[in-house]
Amino acid sequence: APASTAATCSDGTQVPNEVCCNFVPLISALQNNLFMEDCGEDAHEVIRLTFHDAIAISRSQGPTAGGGADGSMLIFPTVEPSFSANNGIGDSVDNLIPFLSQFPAVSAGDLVQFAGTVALSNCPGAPQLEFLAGRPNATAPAVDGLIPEPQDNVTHILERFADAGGFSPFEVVSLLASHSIARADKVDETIDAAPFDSTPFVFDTQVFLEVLLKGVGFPGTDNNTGEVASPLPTTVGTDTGEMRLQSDFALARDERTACFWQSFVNQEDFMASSFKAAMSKLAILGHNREDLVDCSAVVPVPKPAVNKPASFPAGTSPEDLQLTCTTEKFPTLTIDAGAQQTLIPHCSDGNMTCNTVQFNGPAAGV
Ligand code: HEM
Ligand SMILES: [Ca+2]
Ligand SMILES: [Ca+2]
Ligand SMILES: [Mn+2]
Repeated sequence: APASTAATCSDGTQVPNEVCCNFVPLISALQNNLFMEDCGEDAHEVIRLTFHDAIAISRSQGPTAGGGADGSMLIFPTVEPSFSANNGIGDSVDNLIPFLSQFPAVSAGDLVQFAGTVALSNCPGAPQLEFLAGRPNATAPAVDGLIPEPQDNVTHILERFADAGGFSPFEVVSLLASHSIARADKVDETIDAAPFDSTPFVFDTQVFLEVLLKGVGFPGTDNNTGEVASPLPTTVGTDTGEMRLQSDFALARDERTACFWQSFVNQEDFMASSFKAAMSKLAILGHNREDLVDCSAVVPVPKPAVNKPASFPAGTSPEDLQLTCTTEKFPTLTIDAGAQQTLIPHCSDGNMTCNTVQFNGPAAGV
């Protein structure tokens, strides 16, 4: 790493290296112009981008296949965003590109991963992620075929994560805590922002519980590629019902991953710390830790957890559980009041239309 020159940034943050201070004004720029301090659509999309930028690297195919967390999406915005597995990623690419010229000292790879840490800090219950700075800019886009897809089987998914960065099955499941703050726009093109759990604005363990429940229907059209029935499909207006990815369904039930999946239910601290550890690996794929500077001190402290225990959504019960992990006891949880599904709000403030941002850019419509 560069010679250590401890410094105090303009806002008083003490950092091990003065390069970390470049990220301090970036926080308010991102919060005021893009995220609006919300764990909403724009935050979610950037968190997905941290994954899609980083995972595009391959031990078996070698360095020409992709550079991992190198900002290749932003530097070649018409190449990778056009791959079908990246459908929808262009929104976050176009939203981050303006910050590259505003912050010329920040590389594209650093921008993607740092913006992800800021986005995540808006989600109650999320961990304060590690952030290491100093990723060189991408020199080429990644090849197609490196992004996991919801129709992939568990063997394929586990092999892809192992080939990208030596991730274990436990780490793969840990990373899927991200689907607690996630919604799909492209799996079913007829509906907008179909959430993967009933609390898409809170980083909690509901996704690990709800994916284990028996599916009863689809929020929009049936049986899209990579989609299976969900337990909470009811949609009214812009309040889109829950969508279930086939990959989440399969990972929750496969003998290699089911016990890891189940172990996160109602274990918020364990889930958050496991996610943080796996994200530390994901965020530096393609780089050596020793070549980077630890700027974790500038990562915003996340909004505090809601501290609501996991619970069965109204209309569901323990009888709906589809458990395949036989070595762990399932926790006893309460059932939310009501005979029928409660609608999942479209915006974090409960409104029908949300305060989101979309900058125009080269990745739109590729
Ligand atoms: C087995 C691996 C994975 C598969 C197959 C997968 C698949 C998907 C799909 C199909 C969507 C919906 C995209 C759309 O239609 O708009 C999605 C959304 C999302 N994914 Fe994943 N994903 C995986 C792992 C991850 C990981 C490791 C992360 C982050 C660390 C992540 C973060 C997200 C986020 C935040 C969204 C929501 C984006 C939004 O709300 O706009 N995913 N994922
Ligand atoms: Ca990349
Ligand atoms: Ca959630
Ligand atoms: Mn989205």
